[in-house]
Amino acid sequence: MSFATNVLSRGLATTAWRMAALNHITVIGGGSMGSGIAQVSAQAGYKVTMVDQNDEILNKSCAIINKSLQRVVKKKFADDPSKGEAYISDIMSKISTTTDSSKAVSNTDLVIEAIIENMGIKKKLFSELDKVAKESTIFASNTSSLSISEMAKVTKRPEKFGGLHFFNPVPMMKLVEVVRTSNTNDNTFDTLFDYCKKLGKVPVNCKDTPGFIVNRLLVPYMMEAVRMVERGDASPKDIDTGMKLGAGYPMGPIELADYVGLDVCKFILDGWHEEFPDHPLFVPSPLLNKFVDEGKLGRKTGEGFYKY
Ligand SMILES: CCCCCCCC(=O)CC(=O)SCCNC(=O)CCNC(=O)[C@H](O)C(C)(C)COP(=O)(O)OP(=O)(O)OC[C@H]1O[C@@H](n2cnc3c(N)ncnc32)[C@H](O)[C@@H]1OP(=O)(O)O
Ligand SMILES: NC(=O)C1=CN([C@@H]2O[C@H](COP(=O)(O)OP(=O)(O)OC[C@H]3O[C@@H](n4cnc5c(N)ncnc54)[C@H](O)[C@@H]3O)[C@@H](O)[C@H]2O)C=CC1
Repeated sequence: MSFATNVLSRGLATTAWRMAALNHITVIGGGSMGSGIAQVSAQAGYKVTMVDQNDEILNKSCAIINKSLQRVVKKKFADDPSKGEAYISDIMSKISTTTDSSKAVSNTDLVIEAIIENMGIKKKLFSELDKVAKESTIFASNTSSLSISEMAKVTKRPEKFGGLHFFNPVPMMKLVEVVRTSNTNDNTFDTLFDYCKKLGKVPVNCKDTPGFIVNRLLVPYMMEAVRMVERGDASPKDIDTGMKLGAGYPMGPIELADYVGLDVCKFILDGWHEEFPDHPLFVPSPLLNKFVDEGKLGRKTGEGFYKY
């Protein structure tokens, strides 16, 4: 073996030693984010189980994935559209669904949680999963705003716990924030980082601070846009046009709030208000509350700031 090959193979061996092999992934929550995470994982060749509360929701999750894959194959097989259906069947065959999270995680390598943005509910889930998952299984949360360390505390595997914060729509957005707590070990972090690369994403290293990198900046920006509407300073359309044409964003902040889901926006804001009650940025928004009370959650319900 030449010196170069020797060094290279030792380097690879060291890296491989620091990473766990991932074959099967369980995604808990099949909403906007969970369905996207399941889809891109299956596209990267992983076997995936998607868990949600009932079969009706899971059928919708599969329909979202199917619709997204239709858009993917339009580009991927532009020269030979006949290959598209076979590709979609192959990806769909890698995704199974269940309402039984305990059964799903009993033999999985990585659990990615993408349920409602509520610390109490997330903790309850992780504490239950911790009892049934293999000792080697890595846990990750896709939370937008909550503390990963706080969630990890309810498990006996804080060293195998990290954050994997994907962006919406998952099949299109390249970034994943990989969140490392003070307890996350190298093996877990490297495994999560490598998994993101295998998905074709660009992972960035984040500390477990509120909002990580992107939402630390995005939440104040989006909330100031909502407050402008509340004050009557500008219309949603003018704010969105302003930020698209004046600042080069692909979507304006109000369109983006509708796209993210107004319930998700409210949960993030309320969570931070509870944690930082004196911070004026996180004071509850009467307008956001009104939309959520009326079931106008944005694009996913057909109406929010805009009608779809
Ligand atoms: C108050 C506090 C709140 C804080 C909230 C924080 C929430 C979080 O924790 C973090 C987040 O995720 S924040 C959201 C981040 N996402 C964004 O900023 C998206 C911004 N929008 C875009 O990039 C484009 O409009 C976008 C890519 C979405 C769509 O592009 P266009 O506008 O050009 O529209 P299209 O022409 O329809 O699409 C362009 C190409 O993309 C393909 N596509 C879109 N959606 C897809 C999907 N779901 N699956 C597969 N393909 C998809 C579409 O087919 C099209 O392809 P081409 O025809 O080849 O161009
Ligand atoms: N919507 C967005 O743009 C983004 C959201 N996130 C985060 O991802 C997570 C999920 O958000 P979305 O997908 O938008 O929400 P969503 O409301 O679209 O989906 C959540 C899903 O979780 C299911 N669920 C709730 N409790 C459950 C439980 N105990 N077991 C199994 N399934 C359960 C619900 O039935 C629902 O289908 C949240 O933590 C959110 O903050 C992160 C990045 C972007």
